[in-house]
Amino acid sequence: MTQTVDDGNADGAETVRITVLLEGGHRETVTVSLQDPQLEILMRQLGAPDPGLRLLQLPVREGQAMLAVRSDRIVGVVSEPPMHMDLSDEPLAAPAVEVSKVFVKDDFLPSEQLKRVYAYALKNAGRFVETSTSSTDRDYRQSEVLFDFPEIAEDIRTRIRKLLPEVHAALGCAPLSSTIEVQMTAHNDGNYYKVHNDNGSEDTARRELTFVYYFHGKPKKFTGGELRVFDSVIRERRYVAAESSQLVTPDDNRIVFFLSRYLHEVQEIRCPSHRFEDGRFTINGWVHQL
Ligand SMILES: O=C(O)CCC(=O)C(=O)O
Ligand SMILES: [Fe+2]
Repeated sequence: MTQTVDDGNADGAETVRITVLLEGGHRETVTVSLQDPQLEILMRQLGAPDPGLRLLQLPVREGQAMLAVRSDRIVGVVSEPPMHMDLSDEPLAAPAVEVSKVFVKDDFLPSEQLKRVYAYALKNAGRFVETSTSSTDRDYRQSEVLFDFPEIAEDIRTRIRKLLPEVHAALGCAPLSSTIEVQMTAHNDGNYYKVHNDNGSEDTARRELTFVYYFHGKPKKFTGGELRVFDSVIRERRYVAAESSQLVTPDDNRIVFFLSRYLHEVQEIRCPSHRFEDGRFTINGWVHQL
């Protein structure tokens, strides 16, 4: 990247006055050094609709005030003296890929409690109901869910709360509220859950963190059912799935956590016996924002 100033700066002061035109018709004038990396971010934002979002902090009003603005809220700049920045040395349009962080912990439950949870699922097989999603597409998700299992749910919540400081540190997210939704699911032959996020509707917007605890009978009688978590790119101010992703195998007694906004899917399960007890089971849910 190179920039040239057509005029001025004869005194050797490598600065330029920039009037930043903001969304909503606002404007602020800043004097910035030509070496200031924020100048390049500002100019790149104008050329490429989708770079990674940045917070710009620019001193304005002779240094008496600070303009803090998200880089995508800038619609134009006027420079004095006229400045031309050559940004052609790098492709403009490739959006930054945010690599998803997934926290995985094995041996989540003591073995006695794991046995109890599996036995509970089998005993309550008749209370599981078909899942639905907020999507109108009937083919979006196939599995069965149990919403009410107080004998197990409170113990799971307590264990999750204990683990949260470690999860926060690993995922780099802020402290979360103590509200934890839980459900139990069963996936059998041919079941799946297509690409979705967990907090995209008004009802689910408070979900910050998704967790999934996996268990199954032994020996394992199904294949597939991996969880795929996609990396993200921002397009038109929304997170969408990048081409890259990571796969998590639904190992017995494993729990995973990830941000609910990540796009993810459950790959199709093969369970030749079709028997409920041979399926892929989870206790999954969401930790809410404060
Ligand atoms: O079962 C899984 O691995 C993930 C389930 C899921 O994505 C959900 O219930 O929202
Ligand atoms: Fe999900």
